[in-house]
Amino acid sequence: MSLAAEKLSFGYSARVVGRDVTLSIESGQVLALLGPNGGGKTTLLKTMLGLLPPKSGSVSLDGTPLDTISIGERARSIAYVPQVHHAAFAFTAMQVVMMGRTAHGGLFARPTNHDRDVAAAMLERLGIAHLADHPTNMISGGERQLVLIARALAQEPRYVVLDEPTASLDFGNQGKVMRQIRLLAESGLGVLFTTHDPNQALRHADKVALLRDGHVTAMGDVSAVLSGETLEQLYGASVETVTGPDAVAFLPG
Ligand SMILES: Nc1ncnc2c1ncn2[C@@H]1O[C@H](COP(=O)(O)OP(=O)(O)OP(=O)(O)O)[C@@H](O)[C@H]1O
Repeated sequence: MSLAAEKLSFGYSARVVGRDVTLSIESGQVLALLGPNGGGKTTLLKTMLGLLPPKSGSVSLDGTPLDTISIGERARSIAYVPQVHHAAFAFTAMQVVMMGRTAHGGLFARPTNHDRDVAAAMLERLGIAHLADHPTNMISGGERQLVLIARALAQEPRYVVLDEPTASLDFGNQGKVMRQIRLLAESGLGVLFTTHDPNQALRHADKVALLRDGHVTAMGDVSAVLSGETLEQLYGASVETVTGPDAVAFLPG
């Protein structure tokens, strides 16, 4: 079971951003997508989610072309946590998480007790149950990020795509989110996340894809792909590799 891109070219109306990308998000696995600013990560994600049409090539969901699957079915199958989110309206955290349940009922259907229980459980799971009644335009950016992840989980999808999920989180919450990502894969979901921290990929992902200038330059098991040398090539900058008795870490040189 996978959400897969095959020879995908992607971009915007007047501009091709990436070409010939083949990769897949497999059920039960975490795939990390690493690459320099502007390399095309967000554009690739949006194309794999069906938010942007492919320039050429294809995206498939469990073997079926994505463009033949209804929007409702896509919404039940794939959850997306976007990179930056400004809360324009004063929805409470609970109301935002409940929006994740709309994929399971009609747009105007009344939420069921089960929907409320799932939403409450996801707030609890991310340690933000105390924010349930807070308007999301009056909480911190990091707290809002956790609310959006809870909304994605409330969707009960089979695949979760997260664009820089830890970008605005403190050190403790980064660990919490990365542990949740691991647990999602262990419960059978396929997960893709983008990050600027190769150590997160090393520690929490099974596979990693390196994207530079719209091309995948390497992809495979994290231990096989991630090295000081590949990261130096990827970012065009020096990288220091720190080796301990049980672990390796990369530092910007
Ligand atoms: N709406 C848009 N229309 C045209 N070009 C865009 C649009 N959004 C982004 N781009 C361009 O597409 C290229 C890829 O951008 P993208 O956001 O996919 O990169 P990224 O790898 O996610 O970057 P970052 O790590 O900085 O978030 C960039 O050159 C960017 O300027």
